[in-house]
Amino acid sequence: MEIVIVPDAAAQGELAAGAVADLLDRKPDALIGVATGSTPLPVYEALQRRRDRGLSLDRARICQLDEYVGLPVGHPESYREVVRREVLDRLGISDDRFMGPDGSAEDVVAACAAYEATLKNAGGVDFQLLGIGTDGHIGFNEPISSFASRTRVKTLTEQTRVDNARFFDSLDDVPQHVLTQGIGTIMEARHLVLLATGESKAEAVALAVEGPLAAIVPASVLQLHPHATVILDEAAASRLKLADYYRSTYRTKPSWQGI
Ligand SMILES: N[C@@H]1[C@@H](O)[C@H](O)[C@@H](COP(=O)(O)O)O[C@@H]1O
Repeated sequence: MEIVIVPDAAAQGELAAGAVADLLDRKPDALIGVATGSTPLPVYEALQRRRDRGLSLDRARICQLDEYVGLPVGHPESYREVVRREVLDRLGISDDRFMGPDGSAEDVVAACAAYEATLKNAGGVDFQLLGIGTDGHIGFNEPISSFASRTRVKTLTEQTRVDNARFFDSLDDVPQHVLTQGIGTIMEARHLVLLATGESKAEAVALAVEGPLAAIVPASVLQLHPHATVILDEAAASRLKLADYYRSTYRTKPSWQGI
């Protein structure tokens, strides 16, 4: 795992967007897994700026990490709509190059299996952006999710519902159930890039990066991934014991290596 500590969210966005741009250079039809929430927005903004300067996303494909169950089709806070707004529209990517699980399906179990098959048929995810919940979740894999899990239905913790209530009119409007790529599914992506900003994420980050591998902290599974990058601002990195080591490692890294 590589830990990169940057001054702020804008720098975080630039670094992650640069990695996506390098990937698209090598593989123009790369499948890029995007995350929702506030943290990854600077990445999409930075990609938009790169596109304005000539980055081609003409063949790039986008896939979704997770989704609420039961929101009506077209609900502005369904993750499908969030991704449409924040990623597809912004980057000029058409619907035929987008894949996501159907949280409004009558048979959500079948929708999960269908999404697993879609990702497999697409050749797997090349680059997966991740945020982290204050309880250490990735996607919507809440604490004690199996590290072997596949896309399935999960129940949100109260803490996650409270954290996400800001996107809804009230806490009661936040769905109890979600669909999420499983931890096993996420771990098959070729490069995982987890972003965290702010003091509210510092504890979850410290547990995930420097704590024991444990299902109670789902993000700790990144310790097992052969290519995982964690990009933090100073506040999110504030509880890391080895922060100075991570800083000097990154500072002295050959520039050709990228993240
Ligand atoms: N399912 C999403 C996660 O994928 C995201 O990482 C998390 C953190 O969101 P934020 O970046 O807004 O803190 O929110 C939601 O729970």
